[in-house]
Amino acid sequence: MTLSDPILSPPAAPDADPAWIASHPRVQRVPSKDLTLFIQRDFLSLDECAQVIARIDADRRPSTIADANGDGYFRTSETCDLDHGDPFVAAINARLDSFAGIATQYGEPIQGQRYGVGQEFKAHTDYFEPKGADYDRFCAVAGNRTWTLMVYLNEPAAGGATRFTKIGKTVQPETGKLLAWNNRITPDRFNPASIHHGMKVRSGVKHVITKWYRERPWG
Ligand SMILES: O=C(O)CCC(=O)C(=O)O
Ligand SMILES: [Fe+2]
Repeated sequence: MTLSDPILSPPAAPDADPAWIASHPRVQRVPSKDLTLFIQRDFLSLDECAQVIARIDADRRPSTIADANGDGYFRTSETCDLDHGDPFVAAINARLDSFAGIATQYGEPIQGQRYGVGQEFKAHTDYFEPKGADYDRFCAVAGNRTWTLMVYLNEPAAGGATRFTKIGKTVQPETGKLLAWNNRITPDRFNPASIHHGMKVRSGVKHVITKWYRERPWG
């Protein structure tokens, strides 16, 4: 960047523009014709990750899933809703919004997840099945989930990768690394190729944050 470069202000649109995301420094697009998936290392610093982990560990509860499928071991992690009244959390939220170029009101509050040894989130999509039993309960107001942003806050000693099963891509947890993907193909078609599996942690502990955007304002 030079002094004559224009300072771009982030878009604040209802949906992300992949060209905006691709324009960020150090962003890599995963080659796939079926899924728009980006990776950026060091989105958060080591110190920021440690501060988020402390907040997750102070306030976690067993994770749940929508459209319960009878498998009590489908998602065995713990979850925490981060407090957006906390200026540190609000600042990270604003950085996620600018990365995506999506207006703040379309975002759900950031969630934290913690996986101990043996814990996982089996293969799922982040969007809700439009014909699923729980669709209205989760989507009546804000609509379905559009984009997912996720940041690894640490590196478990073994296991804990995120595997995109349909496109055959496995992403290894690295402290501060961000993933961003589009859960839709077009505004009215969700993308089954976004299916992914938060694989079992084999040794150590894994923390991530997840940020989901909706079709309509969340609040
Ligand atoms: O932990 C992971 O690797 C994936 C998490 C995830 O898919 C989710 O929280 O929806
Ligand atoms: Fe997910």
